Amino acid sequence: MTLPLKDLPLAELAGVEKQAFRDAMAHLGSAVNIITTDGPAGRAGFTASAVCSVTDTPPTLLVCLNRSASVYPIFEQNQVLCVNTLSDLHESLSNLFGGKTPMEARFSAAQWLTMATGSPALQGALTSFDCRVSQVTQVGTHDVLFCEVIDILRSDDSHGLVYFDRRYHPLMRQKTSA
Ligand SMILES: NC(=O)C1=CN([C@@H]2O[C@H](COP(=O)(O)OP(=O)(O)OC[C@H]3O[C@@H](n4cnc5c(N)ncnc54)[C@H](O)[C@@H]3O)[C@@H](O)[C@H]2O)C=CC1
Ligand SMILES: Cc1cc2nc3c(=O)[nH]c(=O)nc-3n(C[C@H](O)[C@H](O)[C@H](O)COP(=O)(O)O)c2cc1C
Repeated sequence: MTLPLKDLPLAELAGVEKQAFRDAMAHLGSAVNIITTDGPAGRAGFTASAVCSVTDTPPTLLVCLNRSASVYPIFEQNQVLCVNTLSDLHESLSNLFGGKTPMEARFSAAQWLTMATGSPALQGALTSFDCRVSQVTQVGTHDVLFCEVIDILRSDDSHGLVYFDRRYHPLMRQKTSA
């Protein structure tokens, strides 16, 4: 007898291997962001594709941060961050912030402004969302940071950058006809 899916014990449903999950996730194109912070614990930043809009009332994003990342204790203490969405010109910067590069080398490769929370905003980013962390939930290896947006900087001319199939792809704006 075959049981309907809803009646199967959880152990039999939890059959997806980590590598199969990652291979499937590589098929989801996503924006690329550098998440920065500054405060009592110091300055830090990392590359993140796990960023999502949650609600516009109050304006809230979520950011997923692996607790094993070197930057984790710094974000945990500062409780503020800036989500800098990258343009097509930022591929090498994304790699710097996504690797094992020392923090000073990451930041010295670009120009930064200071937002109201004290978090660095990347000059030339498509968008910078200045945020206070309003809530944190732990799921598996990651913390899900819910981030209330308190200020925004936008550049309406730059092209986008998409991470898809483990590579970066430029995303061109359509020219509006006159
Ligand atoms: N959410 C995350 O923590 C992500 C971490 N990464 C890390 O960046 C490096 C390069 O990544 P790829 O070249 O794309 O190769 P990959 O094969 O490690 O990852 C493929 C896809 O799986 C997902 N993924 C990877 N690691 C994950 C994790 N620990 N938790 C949840 N989802 C994860 C992402 O969507 C990623 O694009 C790897 O070390 C990877 O772990 C990359 C993307 C997202
Ligand atoms: C394209 C890309 C996307 C990434 N997305 C995330 C993410 O959403 N969350 C996360 O915790 N790490 C993500 N990472 C990995 C972090 O950027 C990396 O662990 C971080 O730079 C810390 O590295 P460190 O421990 O060497 O300092 C991503 C890496 C790349 C290259």
